[in-house]
Amino acid sequence: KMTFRYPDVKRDNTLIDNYHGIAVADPYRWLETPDSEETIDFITKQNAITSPFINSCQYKASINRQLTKLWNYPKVSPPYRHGDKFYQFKNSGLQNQSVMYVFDELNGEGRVFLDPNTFSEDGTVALTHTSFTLDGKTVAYGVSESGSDWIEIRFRSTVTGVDYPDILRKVKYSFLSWAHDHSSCFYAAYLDQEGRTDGSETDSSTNQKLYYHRLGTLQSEDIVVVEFEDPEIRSQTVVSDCGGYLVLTPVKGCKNNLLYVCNLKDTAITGKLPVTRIVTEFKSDFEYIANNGSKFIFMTNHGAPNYHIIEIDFENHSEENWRVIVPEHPKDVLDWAKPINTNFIVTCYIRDVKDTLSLYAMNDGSKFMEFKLDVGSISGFSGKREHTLMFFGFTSFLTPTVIYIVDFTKFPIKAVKWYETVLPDFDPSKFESHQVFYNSLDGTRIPMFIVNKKGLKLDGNSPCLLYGYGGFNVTVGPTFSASRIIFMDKFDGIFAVANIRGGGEYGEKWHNAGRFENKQNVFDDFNRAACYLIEKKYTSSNKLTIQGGSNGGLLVAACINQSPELYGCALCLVGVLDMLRYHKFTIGYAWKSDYGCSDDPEQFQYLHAYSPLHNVRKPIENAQYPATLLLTADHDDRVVPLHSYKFIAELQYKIGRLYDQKNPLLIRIDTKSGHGVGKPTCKVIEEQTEMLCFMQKSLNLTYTN
Ligand SMILES: O=C(NCC(=O)N1CCC[C@H]1C(=O)O)OCc1ccccc1
Repeated sequence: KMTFRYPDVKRDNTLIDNYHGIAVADPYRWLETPDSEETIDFITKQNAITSPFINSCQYKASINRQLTKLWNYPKVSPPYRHGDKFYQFKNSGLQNQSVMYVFDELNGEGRVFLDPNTFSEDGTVALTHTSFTLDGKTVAYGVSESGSDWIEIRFRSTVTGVDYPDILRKVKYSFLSWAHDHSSCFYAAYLDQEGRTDGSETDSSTNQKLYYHRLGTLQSEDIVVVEFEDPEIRSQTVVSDCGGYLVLTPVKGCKNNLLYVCNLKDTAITGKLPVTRIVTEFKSDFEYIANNGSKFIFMTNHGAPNYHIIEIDFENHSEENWRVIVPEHPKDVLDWAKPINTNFIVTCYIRDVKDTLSLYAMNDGSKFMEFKLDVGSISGFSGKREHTLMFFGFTSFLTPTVIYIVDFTKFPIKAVKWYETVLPDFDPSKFESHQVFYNSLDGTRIPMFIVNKKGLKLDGNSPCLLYGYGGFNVTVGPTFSASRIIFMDKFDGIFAVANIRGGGEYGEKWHNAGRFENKQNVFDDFNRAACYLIEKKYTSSNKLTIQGGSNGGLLVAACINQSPELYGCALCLVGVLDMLRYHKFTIGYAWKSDYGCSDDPEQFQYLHAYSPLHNVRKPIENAQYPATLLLTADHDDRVVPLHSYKFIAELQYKIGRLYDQKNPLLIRIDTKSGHGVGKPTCKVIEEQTEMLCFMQKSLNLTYTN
């Protein structure tokens, strides 16, 4: 295999930090300055060795053509009703951004309402949020550039299709909620943040404030209605369905929130809002579902790690008066719950990583029915409390989205197929998927989905792509992916998803088992998934690729540090890789709720023990690191690219020059691109193509077109 001449990268051995008496070097600290000459030079030199390697894949053009062809199928959202019209997001197949259509009748001819593809030539400006007034006459929409989390909010009349002059800037990590006067709204922003706010900056965004905006006025006239002493608290606000209350669920990290409420009925908004504090400690999650007057219904894990539905009467809100409506299920996890058809609650429960959809009576929590679904995930929902129609999307490994409609005016109540995605060149009957359970290091049973072409020979010779995430209460359910189909179809590959701890698959206990000092469980679970696939002869180490993004990038990087010889290839996307400094940039401080923080002596100990940047070590004799590709982008302000810059520099320095290291250690740095949200189709296809090429080249995979 080709050995690499990696770029000479400055290593500043004078930079030593002191963490609670322990000296820790940080030789690539200078890479934390995104727009310095030397960082820009670093980026250029790294891309200059990565591109030729990827382009040397002889099948690149064919892979790109096959992937583009398979990708080119119509993608649609469920229809959403606002006022007397329906709206639907559609992508004809290869459009860079989905287009928002409006329909006067549900099955009538739609027309373009808002086409984000007109916002830029290269498709890098995305529509990331929409929020309609109750009467449906105005929509607020959020626009993001180059994949940044920063959004600009604009307003469009659904009557004329023309924008209002209002623009709200410096909005991030926000939810826009309309008052029921259809002309004023609440949103959160960082108006005091200095310097660049285009997503290429790394500054920490703190002191988010809640503002009140009246349509037709300037943002400079907006009123600060709520702010917090603690700079790390974000607002998270919703106006109740009845319009009478503002429900605030302030959040500090990515877990647990407070619960405040403000009575809007007889409140003239001229300044800070008088809020009633219902929950004043960060101990549980609360999510608003509905209310009947002062009786509010929430989904919460308060006293229920698998979540349940409770009622709190705001007129009598002390905890002993809280009432359970839908009790916690002993095994299944309540993922979300919404009001529908006035007196029903529709729920999505996760049962062994498969979604189920049910209806409960709002008044007494009795279960009314469960919809019959295949193995898969609910991938979208549309319907409001006062509606008698609801829609939901369903998807699985071998099923691109199917949309179902439920009409509550017809009996018996059932889900009817309303739209089915048809792929011209894809025959799902050629493939199969199944779920296995394997033992992790400590004996915990871990679920894993395995998907492959039928007729697979279990001789250990199949290439395998193993995916994981493992954090933040996120459940990785079955979803459809064109690039994974290409991998299975054209490379005879096996695709596997390990539902490792830290996720939400089995509720709060599963999440807690992968947090703080338990984080090593996550890496062990993933390592054991790889061992299972090898022991059962699905694959072998030199045919095995592990892939993960963001927190999943941390997973991949920690695993190649801990067991480099177990994997043949590693794809680490937008990874969190410097665990001692992650909290200093953009929204990183919010992740302390999963990781802890190096400012704390005990938490420093376990963070330092697995932090990818700080644990790159020479493998055992004759062993080497897998072929490793880090991927990041210059406008990723969720996980700033400096993580990947520093880690690849450390890998190339410590490992890249070892005699036994024949596998490449590379990084792909994209421009006008971010963490993933809003990425244009052309960039997504290019990135997926290049990852498949990296795997093919690194593992010398057979490709049959
Ligand atoms: O930071 C997160 N979420 C956690 C997150 O994005 N993480 C957590 C670790 C790295 C990265 C990831 O895994 O995607 O969300 C911030 C946010 C965005 C939009 C609206 C409200 C709040």
